[in-house]
Amino acid sequence: MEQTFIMIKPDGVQRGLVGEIISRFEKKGFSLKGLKLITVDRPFAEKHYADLSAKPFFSGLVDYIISGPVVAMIWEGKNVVVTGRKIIGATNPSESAPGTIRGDFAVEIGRNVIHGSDSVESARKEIALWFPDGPVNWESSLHHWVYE
Ligand SMILES: Nc1ncnc2c1ncn2[C@@H]1O[C@H](COP(=O)(O)OP(=O)(O)OP(=O)(O)O)[C@@H](O)[C@H]1O
Repeated sequence: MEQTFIMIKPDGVQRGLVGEIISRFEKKGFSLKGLKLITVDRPFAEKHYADLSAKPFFSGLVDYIISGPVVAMIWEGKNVVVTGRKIIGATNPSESAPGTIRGDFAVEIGRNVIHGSDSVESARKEIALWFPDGPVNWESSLHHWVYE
């Protein structure tokens, strides 16, 4: 089954949004396969955002990500990468629809609360980076009530 990497950024942790965000993914029917609260250092954050290293906001983005603990998660489910991005909402909160996490809880692009992998390939790379020991292997007993 498809997996994605979701990270609650330092502002999401500081603002007490961890439970709310986890709840939205759980209620949708996705399964939590990895979870840790972790503060990352600059080289690690630079590696995670390596694709954006040429962007003018890169160093500010890295400062933001290392400014406090983040909640790193693996979520699993059918189409979880694309659906996870829909649950999160557009990158710029001024364009994120109400009902999405960023639409409901964020105002500025540089404080947009949460990250989600943008493709199955990025998810694979990000899960390998953040969870070198891989996901936790379990299946929800609700599986048959979510999938036909
Ligand atoms: N113009 C900008 N100014 C400041 N920060 C930005 C800007 N554009 C993007 N960012 C930050 O960089 C992150 C990564 O940008 P990207 O274009 O990959 O968007 P995304 O894929 O929606 O976000 P994420 O990778 O965090 O899920 C954004 O979530 C945001 O925090």
